[in-house]
Amino acid sequence: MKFHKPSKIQAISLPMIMTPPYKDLIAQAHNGSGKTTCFVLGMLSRVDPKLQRPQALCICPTRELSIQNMEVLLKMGKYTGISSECAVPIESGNNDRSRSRPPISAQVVIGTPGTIKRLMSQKKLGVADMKVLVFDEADHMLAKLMIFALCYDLGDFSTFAFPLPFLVLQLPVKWQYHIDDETVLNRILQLVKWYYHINDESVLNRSRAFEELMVDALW
Ligand SMILES: Nc1ncnc2c1ncn2[C@@H]1O[C@H](COP(=O)(O)OP(=O)(O)OP(=O)(O)O)[C@@H](O)[C@H]1O
Repeated sequence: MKFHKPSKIQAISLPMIMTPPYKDLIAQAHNGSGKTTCFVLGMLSRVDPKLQRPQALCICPTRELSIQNMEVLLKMGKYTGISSECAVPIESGNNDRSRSRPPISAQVVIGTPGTIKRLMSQKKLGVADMKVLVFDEADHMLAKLMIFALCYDLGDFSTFAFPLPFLVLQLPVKWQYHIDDETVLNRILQLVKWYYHINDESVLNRSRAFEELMVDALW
């Protein structure tokens, strides 16, 4: 692929992704700076090729982004033998077909929250062997989670219910513990504030909804 040296974001984050003890990481950089390449390499490097089960999961806010990331994964993983599957809504709209499919054995799964939630509910996507979880464009997904949190405060569950709390709930216990970490929660909160240019603390503190929902969703 004619890469001669890592970009700045790659040079900083790849060693963190690939060297144990593994840590949670939030990476933010400009478009085209090499983030996708970075987390794709990270996922490929952490998969055990001998274990034919889902081990890395990348959740993207849209179908288009999932397909685009899958193309990068196929290109970078071409000679690795690592299997992958794109879990996005199918075009015919008959998504219930997934009930009759066999469980996913692909080692890397990239997809959208709703489809991943459905596959997990139907026990078609196991998370017991997951080693890496990537939220691509996490700010977009957190925005939806925040809307959910604010609606939760207003007592309106049905209109904006978003699968993210469900997904987080299903994760292996160690991840739940990580996200419950005060520092990580604060970082996420900072990211949302930065993204929405929120200077007024009361917007988020009005109900403590965001933080409470995160904690509620986890325990
Ligand atoms: N270290 C590198 N050296 C040369 N080219 C690179 C390097 N890393 C990534 N690229 C190339 O740069 C382009 C952008 O990379 P990538 O898609 O990973 O960036 P991104 O930050 O995820 O961008 P976007 O936010 O627009 O999706 C791709 O064509 C990729 O192949």
